[in-house]
Amino acid sequence: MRVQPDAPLAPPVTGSPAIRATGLTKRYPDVTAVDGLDLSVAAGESFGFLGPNGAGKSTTIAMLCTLAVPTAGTVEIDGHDTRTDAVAARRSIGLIFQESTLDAELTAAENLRFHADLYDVPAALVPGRVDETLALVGLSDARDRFVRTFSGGMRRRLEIARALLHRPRILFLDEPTIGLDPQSRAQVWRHLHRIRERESVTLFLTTHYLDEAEQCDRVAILDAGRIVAQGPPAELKAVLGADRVDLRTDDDAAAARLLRTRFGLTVAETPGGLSFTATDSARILPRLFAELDVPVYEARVTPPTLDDVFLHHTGHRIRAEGASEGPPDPAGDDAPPPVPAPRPAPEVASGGFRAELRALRMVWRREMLHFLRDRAGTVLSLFQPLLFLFILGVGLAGLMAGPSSRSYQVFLFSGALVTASQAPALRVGSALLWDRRSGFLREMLAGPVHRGTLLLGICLGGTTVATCQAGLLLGAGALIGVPPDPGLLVLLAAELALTALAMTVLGVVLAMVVRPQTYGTALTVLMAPLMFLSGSVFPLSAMPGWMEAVALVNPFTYAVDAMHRTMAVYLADAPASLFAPVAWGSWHPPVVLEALMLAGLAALGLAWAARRFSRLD
Ligand SMILES: Nc1ncnc2c1ncn2[C@@H]1O[C@H](COP(=O)(O)OP(=O)(O)OP(=O)(O)O)[C@@H](O)[C@H]1O
Repeated sequence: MRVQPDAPLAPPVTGSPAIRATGLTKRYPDVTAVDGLDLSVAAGESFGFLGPNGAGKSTTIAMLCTLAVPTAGTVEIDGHDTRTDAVAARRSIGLIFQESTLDAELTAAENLRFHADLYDVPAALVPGRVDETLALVGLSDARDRFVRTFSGGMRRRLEIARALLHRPRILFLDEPTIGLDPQSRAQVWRHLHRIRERESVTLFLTTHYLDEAEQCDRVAILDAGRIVAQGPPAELKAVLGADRVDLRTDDDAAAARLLRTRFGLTVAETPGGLSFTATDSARILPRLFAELDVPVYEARVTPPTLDDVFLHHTGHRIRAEGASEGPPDPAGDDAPPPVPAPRPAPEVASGGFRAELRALRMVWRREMLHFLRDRAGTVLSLFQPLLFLFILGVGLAGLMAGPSSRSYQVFLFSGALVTASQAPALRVGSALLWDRRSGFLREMLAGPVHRGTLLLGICLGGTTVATCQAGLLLGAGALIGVPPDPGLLVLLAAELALTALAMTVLGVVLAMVVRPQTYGTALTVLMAPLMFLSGSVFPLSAMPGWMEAVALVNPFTYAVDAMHRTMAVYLADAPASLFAPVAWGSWHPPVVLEALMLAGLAALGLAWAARRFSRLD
């Protein structure tokens, strides 16, 4: 497979290390998770961050990747200060989180294409990149399967493929093999080794598996937020001194005598054979095999482990339950296909306004994909406005003095449209909470685009979905006497879109302030008065004075009023008792002003939500 070069991008600052952290600190109210950490990782190095649960590994990686704001200290990625140039820093980074951050409702290839758009990989290169990275992790056959059908190991491999898609200079892996069985762990590591062979990528990984840390060029051992030792694993262990050598021989007593007299070793005779320590076991063992006159059946050298180093520095052990020792098995059942020829050095994407626009379109498209695939949700969401229109319309019409039940149903049509857009628009807020919980939001937040762009894409996606869904109801208007005039339908659709935007933003704002479990209840409590006091069920003129005053500060009153007034123009006999326009004293605010008010409110809500969004950890 031939690899085409990308457009060149933001280069690293000359001579700077791939990662540099100085005095990095993160304090939470109850704990200092990271405490004044200094580290420097050279380009092309593999650096392991080893520590027990709660040592501060994930918090450190989150700060290095710009996903958490340090309480103190600085981080430079490829020479870019993450406080002042987070977007450029993110462009150099590929990230594999501890928890899965894939969109389970998209296919493997769709997840990769989403990522390619987010990182502005040149469009012409995307199909090749998708094929190539899927092949690299042995997932070519699963490219069109939904990720929800993937095993844990497959998800991990897909995340590795995704993290490499934009050719990052630095790959961060937060516990890349946690929760995987030994075979999947071995597979993941085999892929990581291949990647290192092929690309001059810097690896920074956190782990509490000793064997994984052993495979790094350098290791930092972390305990309670502080680095207690740092260096190549062999050097860290060397400071502890000797290896332990265990021997099984034909005649242990004779062998022990010879070892003492000829080699000057202090030998212990154990039930399993002989045991001694040696600082230079690599030199002694060949001599011992050649010169010991007693046949040796078995010789085992146990070098000091990083766990011993940890014990030496902290007084306690790191070893986690379930952590396997020894290097991960390099063999596996489903070995990936042969690796393509080596590629040029990694490149990065160009960024700028075009990249922001592309990311916005991609987020919007994801909302549309989810909508198009959720046919049951689309059909179910139409029930509520239909019930509103026909049951409420027929039931309440009899109580209305004066206007016919037909006129009342036409009056209710605006409310039905707003109700139809309500469920899909507000679903965006819960989808955002769901993305946060499922981890996918982190994939978006780590991308090299402004977070406001992402939020705008999400809101525009929700608006489009809500308008399309409520638009399905527009056709039903003719059944109850709404004139099927194309001009009217276009105007109603435009007003509907604006209302859907305001509603979507409302859902997003709510999602920023309430906990996920409260969102549904908060919506129900909020939407009931907003709908009943909007003039959609009964006109404002039928309300007592205080209620009308409340309705006048409800933004959806103006959405409904704009639609009523638009319809009234096209109706030959719109009863004034139902279709009387909203009045501020004796003045009727024009429809254009009503539309501008809705748009302004949506813009304000969006700006506020974007601010909150940009501070999300
Ligand atoms: N958002 C947060 N709010 C409060 N405390 C936090 C938060 N995130 C992490 N902590 C605390 O900071 C400390 C370090 O957590 P961190 O997740 O970085 O450790 P870790 O080394 O990655 O652990 P593990 O191996 O279990 O993932 C822990 O005491 C944790 O409870």
